[in-house]
Amino acid sequence: MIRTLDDLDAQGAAVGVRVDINSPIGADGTLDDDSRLRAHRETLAELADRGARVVVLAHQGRPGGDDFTTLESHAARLGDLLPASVEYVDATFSAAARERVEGLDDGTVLVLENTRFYSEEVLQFPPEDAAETHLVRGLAPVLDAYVNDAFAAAHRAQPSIVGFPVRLSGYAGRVMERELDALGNIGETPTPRVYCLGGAKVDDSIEVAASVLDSGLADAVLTSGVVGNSFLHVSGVDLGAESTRVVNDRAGDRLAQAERLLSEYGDRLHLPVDVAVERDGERVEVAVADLPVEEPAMDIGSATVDAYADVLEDAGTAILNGPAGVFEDDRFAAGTDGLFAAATAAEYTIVGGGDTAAAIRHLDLEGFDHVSTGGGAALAMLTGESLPAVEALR
Ligand SMILES: Nc1ncnc2c1ncn2[C@@H]1O[C@H](COP(=O)(O)OP(=O)(O)O)[C@@H](O)[C@H]1O
Ligand SMILES: O=C(OP(=O)(O)O)[C@H](O)COP(=O)(O)O
Repeated sequence: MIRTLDDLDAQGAAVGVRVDINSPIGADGTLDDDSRLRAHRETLAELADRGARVVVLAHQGRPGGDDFTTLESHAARLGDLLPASVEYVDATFSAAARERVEGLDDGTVLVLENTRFYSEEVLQFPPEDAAETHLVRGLAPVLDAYVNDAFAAAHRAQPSIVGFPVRLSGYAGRVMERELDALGNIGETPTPRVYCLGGAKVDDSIEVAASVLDSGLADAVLTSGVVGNSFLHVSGVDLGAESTRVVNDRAGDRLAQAERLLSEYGDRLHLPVDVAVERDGERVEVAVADLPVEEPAMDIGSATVDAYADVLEDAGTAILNGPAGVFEDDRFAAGTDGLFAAATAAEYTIVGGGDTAAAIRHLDLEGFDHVSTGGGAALAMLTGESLPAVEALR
């Protein structure tokens, strides 16, 4: 059983809240998209409104990445989004951070610095060891409770995610609560269950396909994006040199597993029947039977969308992860547009993945029952895996 904010006595309490506001960062180093900040408004506003002193913990990017920045612009945007006053401090667990926490007024918010500026945060630990790290030992003494609302990072057993509930009472925030409700009972969703696996994280998606086909969770898997190209490749189709290069780049060492899936589940595993390429600057659709071509396959074609729509029209649940094509280029958005629209014919639709959710916003698509804030974490749930953050709260 996991406690929620309904179980927390917030008035006057210093509450550490781990959120996931890891966002695309523009060339000027500020936020390019604030959808994850908006997702956490409910939890942060509710705690401030109930008189808590809200201390926000979050990460941005990874060491060495060009999106590895301070949380200053995140704090400024939260200040715009929240009715409560929002301060920022460029410290996380030092004396300076503790002083600022102890000086907070009830009903106000303090955003601490990027947790990943500190080396132990990018390692993974069992909760008891995470509780002994400098971050948790330094900050826990000035907190009265801990809330984890960071569903999108729940698959990371990092100190700010799994360490605090060892020392403090732990609660699920409203985002975490909603995500666990929607994704935690995938085995009880309506059947037939159709997984639409696209995008470019081919190694992860082949793992997901294996898990949901071997476990019987999936009645059908519709492949698109680089994932679809990878299955075409292992089925013996010569995609052309460029597409084959991308497949080998992205599939890692999972192509043999893709081959096994194709031979064991050929009836449930659907592959594109046509693709779209760029020729003289235009979108040109090419039947798989007419491959190879030298141009890279950038989208699924309209015949594939139609074939997949036929499967989706009888679906009980449709689970989407990964765009069908390079939707960022208007010439190659038609596959994602058509496939995602067709998926809304299902009784219940779940979307997972940062870029997948971005594609839905970009294409102005509606009608999905649950759009997850997570990618890897959502996939872990959709394949029935447990999440370290959830186990730590339990
Ligand atoms: N055929 C394709 N060739 C190259 N890239 C593709 C293709 N189809 C989709 N993509 C890319 O996949 C990316 C998103 O994939 P992924 O990161 O797996 O999604 P998510 O973040 O939702 O898990 C998009 O940026 C899109 O441009
Ligand atoms: O964006 C995230 O993951 P996602 O791309 O799987 O949605 C989370 O913030 C976790 O970030 P990480 O993958 O750097 O640990």
